[in-house]
Amino acid sequence: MELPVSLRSDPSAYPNKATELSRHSSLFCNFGWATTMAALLQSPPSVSSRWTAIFSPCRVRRCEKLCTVNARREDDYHATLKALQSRGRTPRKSLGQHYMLNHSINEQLVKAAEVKEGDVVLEIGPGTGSLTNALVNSGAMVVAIEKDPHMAMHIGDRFGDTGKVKVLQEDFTRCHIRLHLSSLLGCDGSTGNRPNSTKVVANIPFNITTDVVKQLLPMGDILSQVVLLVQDETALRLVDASLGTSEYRPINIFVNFYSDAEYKFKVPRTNFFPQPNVDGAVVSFKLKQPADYPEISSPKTFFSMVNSAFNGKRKMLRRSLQHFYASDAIEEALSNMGLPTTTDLDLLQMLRDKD
Ligand SMILES: C[S@@+](CC[C@H](N)C(=O)[O-])C[C@H]1O[C@@H](n2cnc3c(N)ncnc32)[C@H](O)[C@@H]1O
Repeated sequence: MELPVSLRSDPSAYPNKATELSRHSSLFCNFGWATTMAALLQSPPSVSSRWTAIFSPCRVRRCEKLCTVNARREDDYHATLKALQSRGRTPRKSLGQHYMLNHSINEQLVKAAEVKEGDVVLEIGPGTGSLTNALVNSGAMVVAIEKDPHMAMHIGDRFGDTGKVKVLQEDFTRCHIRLHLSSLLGCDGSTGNRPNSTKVVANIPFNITTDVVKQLLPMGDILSQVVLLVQDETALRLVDASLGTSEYRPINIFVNFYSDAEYKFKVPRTNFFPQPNVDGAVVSFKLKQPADYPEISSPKTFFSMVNSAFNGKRKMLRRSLQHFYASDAIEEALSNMGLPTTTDLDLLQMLRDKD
């Protein structure tokens, strides 16, 4: 498929607000471009020596009690219960604590992210550490962010002596993840040379999925891939929704703008303890680097515009977008695109479907 003109042209070729707006609008109504924009990933610098310093034992948060759980043991039902009992814990619904009982699913998560020796992996919500264990076994250095202080301490105890896991006891939705990662990696993304070996692999609480996706996907300057176990229905909504259907939402434009997303496999609810009321699924997002994002003047303005247009789906775009541009600029933009001034989002979708 050929890229839309808006993605091929030099930005300096857009002389005024109306053409700039046409560019936004055509980006907005094009959905096929996302899959055609294969991000050219740059060769990773060798990270191993940097990580030796970061993960040296003195940087790992130590807990008073020494490791009581064997890091190599499989995390089945009994091991999970034992780990929880050793901390006097029962799973908390408010923390989305549905622990993975099937080690082969953890291994498939690691495989989906193509984790290799020396990769740095951010894990959100390590819990009892079953996925952490699979990541460590694959040779990764793990930065684990856990909100529950008891489970954070458990991870510190379980993996402290490996020197391969750094635990941060924090709420992911409130922590400044970009700052954490940039300081750990010793980069700020400004060089454009992200290490392709920095990834996110996590079985997250289903209720923070949108927060996680919104925070991580724009981090293509630091991260190469994000692999998440989320609710099956959410996975399908994020990855499979197509334009012209009621499932197509601003989040789909967001996902396609920043990544190439793929639904990997379904995870039946029977694999979790306690069993949730829904099935899970694994989704992979290959992050685009900033240089590969569609050309727009400001992502913030672009996504505000997208949200406004979706909020007034049956309103004429001229009305929905009046907070961003003057009516005549919007009309000119629509006419530049060969569309009537009465166009609304449904009409754009219909036209797109006809193409
Ligand atoms: C679905 S469980 C997964 C546990 C483990 N990774 C596994 O696969 O068994 C989610 C984990 O995320 C933790 N958690 C919940 N909310 C969190 C948040 N906002 N930030 C970080 N961790 C969180 C929970 O305490 C729990 O350990």
